[in-house]
Amino acid sequence: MVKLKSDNAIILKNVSFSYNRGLVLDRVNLCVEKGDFATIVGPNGGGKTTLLKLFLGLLKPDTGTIEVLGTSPEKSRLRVGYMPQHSTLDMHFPVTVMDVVLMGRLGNNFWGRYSTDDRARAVKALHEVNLGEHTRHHFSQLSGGQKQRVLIARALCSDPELLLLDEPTSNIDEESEEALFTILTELNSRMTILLVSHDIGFTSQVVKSVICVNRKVNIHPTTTMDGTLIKDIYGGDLKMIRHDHRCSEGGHSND
Ligand SMILES: Nc1ncnc2c1ncn2[C@@H]1O[C@H](COP(=O)(O)OP(=O)(O)OP(=O)(O)O)[C@@H](O)[C@H]1O
Repeated sequence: MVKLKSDNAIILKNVSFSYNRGLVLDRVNLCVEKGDFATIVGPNGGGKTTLLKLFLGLLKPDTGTIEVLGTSPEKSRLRVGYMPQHSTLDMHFPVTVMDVVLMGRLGNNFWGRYSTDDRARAVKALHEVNLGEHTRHHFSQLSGGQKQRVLIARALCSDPELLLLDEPTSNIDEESEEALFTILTELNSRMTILLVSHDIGFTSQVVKSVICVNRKVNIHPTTTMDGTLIKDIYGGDLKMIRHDHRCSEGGHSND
């Protein structure tokens, strides 16, 4: 019998994780469909970054299984683009935009030297984030929004099927955020995107699903506006998203 290819980018089955003391993620089951554009939301310390690191294979679950792009997180790593929350890059270090983006090719680069193909991919990635004119500029001279886009280009450089972004909208103004989401919406036509965000407001505009993380994990389609979900996650009233009837069937509990 022919084995059908999975339509899921990520599958977690009964995954629990703790650093040392106390569970951070508790028996998580999650399916993210290929082609989804999902935001990961939840309170501080709820486990969002931990979840991304599990997808990347940087952390291993205590129990349960994780499948990313049909295989283990370790095997899929080169097919996943990642922009970490706090870049380890010293923002004042004298590197050019091109140098930063080329770092995204390091995993593909056995000999430690960049090839013509690496450079062509870096230029293409910079064009995709509308920074094609800035290849020779110093990274430290760019605006906050431009720096975020360079870091996204670095994640795009390996031509990923799955793009994971940890708070790409932190420290950027509203205009830069809008530009960023226009770019991400375009990229979503060819890759699955998961993005950690504290800004719930934009999610109903461009995002297809919301993954709520607070020790437990629930995924919801975004449709119209309602406060219940946000109260559930944050315990307070913020800007809202509403989930459709699929959610009320499944419920949204943290028990
Ligand atoms: N390396 C680590 N060692 C020990 N505990 C950690 C480590 N990293 C995170 N934690 C703890 O695990 C919990 C979840 O952290 P995580 O960074 O995943 O949360 P988060 O939802 O991304 O938070 P934030 O919104 O503040 O970025 C927190 O209580 C945090 O203190």
